[in-house]
Amino acid sequence: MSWLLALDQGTTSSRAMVFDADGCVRGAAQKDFAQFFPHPGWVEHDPDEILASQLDCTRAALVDAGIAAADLAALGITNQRETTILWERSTGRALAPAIVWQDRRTAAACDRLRADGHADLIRARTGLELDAYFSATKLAWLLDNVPDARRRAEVGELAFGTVDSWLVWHLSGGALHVTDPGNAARTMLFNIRSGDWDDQLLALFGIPRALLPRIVDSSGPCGETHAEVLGAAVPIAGIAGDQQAATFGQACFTLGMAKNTYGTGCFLLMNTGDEIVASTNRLLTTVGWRARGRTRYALEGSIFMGGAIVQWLRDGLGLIRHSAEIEALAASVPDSGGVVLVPAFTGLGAPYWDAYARGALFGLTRGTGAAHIARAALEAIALQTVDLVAAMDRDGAGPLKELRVDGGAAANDLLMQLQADLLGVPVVRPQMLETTALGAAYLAGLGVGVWSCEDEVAAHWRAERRFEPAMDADRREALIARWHRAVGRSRGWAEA
Ligand SMILES: Nc1ncnc2c1ncn2[C@@H]1O[C@H](COP(=O)(O)OP(=O)(O)O)[C@@H](O)[C@H]1O
Ligand SMILES: O=P(O)(O)OC[C@H](O)CO
Repeated sequence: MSWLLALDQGTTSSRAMVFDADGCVRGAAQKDFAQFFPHPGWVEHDPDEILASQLDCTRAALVDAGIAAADLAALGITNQRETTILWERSTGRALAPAIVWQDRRTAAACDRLRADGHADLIRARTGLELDAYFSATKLAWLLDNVPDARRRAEVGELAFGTVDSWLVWHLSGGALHVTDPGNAARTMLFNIRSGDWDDQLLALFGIPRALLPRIVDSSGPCGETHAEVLGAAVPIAGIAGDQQAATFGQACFTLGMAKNTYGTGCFLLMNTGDEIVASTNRLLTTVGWRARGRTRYALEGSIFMGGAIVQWLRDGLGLIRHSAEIEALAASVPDSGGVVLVPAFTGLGAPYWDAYARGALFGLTRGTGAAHIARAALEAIALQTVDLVAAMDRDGAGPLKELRVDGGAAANDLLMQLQADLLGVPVVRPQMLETTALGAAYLAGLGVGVWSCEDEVAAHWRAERRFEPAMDADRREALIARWHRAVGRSRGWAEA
């Protein structure tokens, strides 16, 4: 029997899953970890806690599967992307908290770069919008604010990595400092055309090359774990950012196939094959994965607040006790009663890229109740996704035939029906919702020959439920127009 282990290091929890050669889960474990919000707009994680929680649940998943590390054919790593960690090579010690992808502390630095006319060069080389979301300005901030960091970086004493690099470094006992092109493509330091770090961008952001990891294929062995970490040396054969891994796990292998993951944020990726599609509608052009030296690209729409809106209703407002309760509450009313929630809590991502937009509730009346707000929250998740698909259409990447969905909030039937209704496109939910971990396992398994080709893993994919659009076009258009009016009014709110 061939066993594969996936390490899935997400924004709010670390998970690990053991898969068999049929792509079925044979063991799993999960551990939440702390979120730190030290200032408005800042979001941090403790790199040691990321590592410890990931190692704890990795060991627990092996126990759950009843196997030992020595039984594994390989492991794959998938991770929250962009989150930036700086550590000391000699000790492996992180020098500062991880700056999380949601953190907006470098919004003003991005404004300065934009005012100096660098946005077009950055978009042309990286496929990204100049925004605090990506790693480059976060890393520059660390070099400017951690004592002595810049000098030490220049003489090669320090290492930078996104979470994949941090985990591989520690899994390998400090032997490997690597990342894959998909993760590298989210740093804003990687040239998606040359497939390498870009010297002009490194100079622009003031990043010494000595800090950077080596870029390896997303699929294929790049080294192995140190025997003491998991109890045996295990080939590390898959590395991918979580959204890229979910695209792979959803078997979106052919041109035009797309998935949307409804986790903390929502991330819609469409496979554009071998082609780099430059968006003119403020989507991101990104690397999907690289296998045997061949790169697949994707168009991505990134939304910062997806399931996190539901968390806010639960933890911030106390309207529900568990995330799943939002469905019954929202279903208790036929519509939102005119309420629109714009979830710009950390600014707006694609296609608006407005770091200064802030959350807003419009249309409140004396008749507004918790259920209307709950329904408006679900509509907001779906309407943000509508904006992404519309931008993809305008980029000529569509039309979307169906949308494959996954992530925690994709379990919500009402949300999925609203999504199909508001898109006017069928939404298809697979039986296996843990597509991120599955994608990491697929990349690793293909890398060591457990599977021979993408078609073989695509054959595992099974639909659980298909949501057909049922809303009439007039109503859909009216809801979308109302949403756009509300978004317009939330923009620029926090402008300094
Ligand atoms: N039934 C549900 N309806 C709506 N949102 C949900 C539901 N269940 C979970 N969520 C939301 O999904 C998110 C968790 O999804 P998950 O894929 O685990 O996220 P991540 O990988 O970003 O940590 C949380 O924000 C949670 O509020
Ligand atoms: O941890 P998730 O699933 O919310 O994903 C985070 C993304 O990778 C951020 O770009």
